[in-house]
Amino acid sequence: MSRAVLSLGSNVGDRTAHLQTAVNSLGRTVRAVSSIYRTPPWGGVPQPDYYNLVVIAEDDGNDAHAWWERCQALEQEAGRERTIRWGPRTLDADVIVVEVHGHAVISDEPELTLPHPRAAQRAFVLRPWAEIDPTAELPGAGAIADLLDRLDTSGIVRVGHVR
Ligand SMILES: Nc1ncnc2c1ncn2[C@@H]1O[C@H](COP(=O)(O)OP(=O)(O)OP(=O)(O)O)[C@@H](O)[C@H]1O
Ligand SMILES: Nc1nc2c(c(=O)[nH]1)N=C(CO)CN2
Repeated sequence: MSRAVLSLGSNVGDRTAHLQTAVNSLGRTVRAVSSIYRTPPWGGVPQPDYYNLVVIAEDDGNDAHAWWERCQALEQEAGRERTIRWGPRTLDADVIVVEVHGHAVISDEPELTLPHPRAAQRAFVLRPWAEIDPTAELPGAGAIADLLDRLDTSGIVRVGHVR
């Protein structure tokens, strides 16, 4: 049994539709979906605001890599083209944390680093995650509520929900 926290973001095209399609594709694995938040672009590249949400998903397998493959498939389904790092995209799907049988997977592989190495600095991840799991911990970094207290969340606005 594995449980994953996934971050989905879009800032090209119909942002809500891209998020909706991705959540639909995750199908029966989905256990919780946050609201959609409009978030200022993180990373210094000038670009439109993103729509972001966080999904908690579970399946019977024990393979953290399978969550990464699912995220890659979601990005491909959205027609994502790789251009600039931290630049605009139809869909950004990141694996934030994976737990197998209740234990966090730690990985420093470049292809799948876990927990996601930049999650603690990203209010666009922590804000939606805190909505659906307020007492969550980011392994190695602490309680997400405490991490969020240290970040600027002033530009983050809840704009809706997927169906
Ligand atoms: N936890 C993870 N979730 C998703 N991708 C990861 C993770 N760890 C490593 N990667 C790798 O990061 C590579 C770059 O991913 P991507 O192009 O989505 O980067 P990015 O979204 O611009 O930046 P960031 O990695 O900071 O979110 C991917 O090829 C992927 O294999
Ligand atoms: N607010 C926000 N900023 C980002 C996002 C994202 O999903 N939301 N994804 C990025 C891709 O690396 C870069 N910057």
